[in-house]
Amino acid sequence: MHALSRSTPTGNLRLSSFVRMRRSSGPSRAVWCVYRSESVHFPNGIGTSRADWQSSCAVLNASSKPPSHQDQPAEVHGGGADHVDAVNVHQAAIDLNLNLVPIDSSKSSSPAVPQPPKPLTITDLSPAPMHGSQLRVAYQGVPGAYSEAAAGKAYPNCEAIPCDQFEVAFQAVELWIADRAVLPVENSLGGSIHRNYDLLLRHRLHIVGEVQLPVHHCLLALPGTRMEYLSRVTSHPQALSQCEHTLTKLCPQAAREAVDDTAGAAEYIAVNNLRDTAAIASAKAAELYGLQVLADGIQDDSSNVTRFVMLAREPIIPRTDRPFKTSIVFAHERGTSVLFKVLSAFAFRNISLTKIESRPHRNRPIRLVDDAYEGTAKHFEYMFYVDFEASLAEVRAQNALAEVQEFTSFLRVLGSYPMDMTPWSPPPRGEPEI
Ligand SMILES: O=C(O)C(=O)Cc1ccccc1
Repeated sequence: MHALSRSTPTGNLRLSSFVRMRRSSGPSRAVWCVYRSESVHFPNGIGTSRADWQSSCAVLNASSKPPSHQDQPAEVHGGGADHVDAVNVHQAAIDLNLNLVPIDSSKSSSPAVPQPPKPLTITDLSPAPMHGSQLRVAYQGVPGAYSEAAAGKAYPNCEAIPCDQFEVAFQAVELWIADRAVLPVENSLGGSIHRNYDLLLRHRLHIVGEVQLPVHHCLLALPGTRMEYLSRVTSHPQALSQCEHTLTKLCPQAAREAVDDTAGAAEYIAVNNLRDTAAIASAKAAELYGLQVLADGIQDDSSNVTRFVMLAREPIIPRTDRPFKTSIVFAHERGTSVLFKVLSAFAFRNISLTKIESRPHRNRPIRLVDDAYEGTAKHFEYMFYVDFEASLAEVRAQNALAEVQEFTSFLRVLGSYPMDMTPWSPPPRGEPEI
């Protein structure tokens, strides 16, 4: 499939669909970079097996260029002496059919004849200069989505790039079309957004930050629509789940319909002039798409918070000058009390865990163990995601991971990044948060 940019009915340009990447040269030889920083010193005994960690280092190509300061991620500016010795450079040309790049028709040989989209070359995919100009941040949804608000909280004054699927947001960063992606991973009422956990493992981006966004849902409909006439309520599955009880009270007769994003649901009602349908979305979406607010603050609990992570092509250098969180993913071979051992590696070092999530191990979903007398045990295999409150720059975190590595068959650091410590209080009902 090819990526096609398309204008939504309201004229918004959004990244859609997938892109097919065909490397024109052989796979680049990747070796793991090594942090050359005093603060990130791995204790003895694991230096040789550092690559086993599938670590949070950037993958580098043997012929990669030394980084200029401009290549440093925005999150580490002012980061002091620490620096990454290598950068993530795609040497292979990408055969990509993205018609996102404006074609300069003045240069085309015969302007009257439409030119086929010019395939992007590596030189077209120049990274956004970090200094002084807007950071390009990909998010899933259309303008008015909570992910757009999260992107603005994470990177004020950024250029938010709407993508119609989470996967496209990942690809936008990998293809240098965007500099960052901001994606929801969990909600205080609806739980984990599993799709993004699976995508974090499938892609090689790094978590470089998090934002916690109080989410204030509104029930939106065309002006003049009455609650009792509603036959359908549509929104992102997370939004439907966060408003389940309130919806049952407000419009028990309406069927629930899950779509890709909240603001997209609002846009759909406006564009198709649907008088029997309401959307759960933000007050900003109401303004953007000309809908009325039938009900305000309809989440089942006022402290409805969604946690988003910020993704980049390179990791940031972990520091100890502010509260940090580290996210890892691991799998383990069969063994007794492996999970207990893994978790105790943190507990015995007084490291708090803030999240444990398990997801099917797609490469090995089930392991069968035959017993001549008892039959066949069928063990579901999982990948385990853990967030813990410590920086990878701390020796206790490095020692904990070194111990975890002994019990696991796969271990990857997804990122070590500043915790979102911004003060907030749930908005009083009736005052939209966004
Ligand atoms: O659909 C949106 O607006 C999103 O950004 C995803 C989402 C949905 C519900 C709560 C938080 C984020």
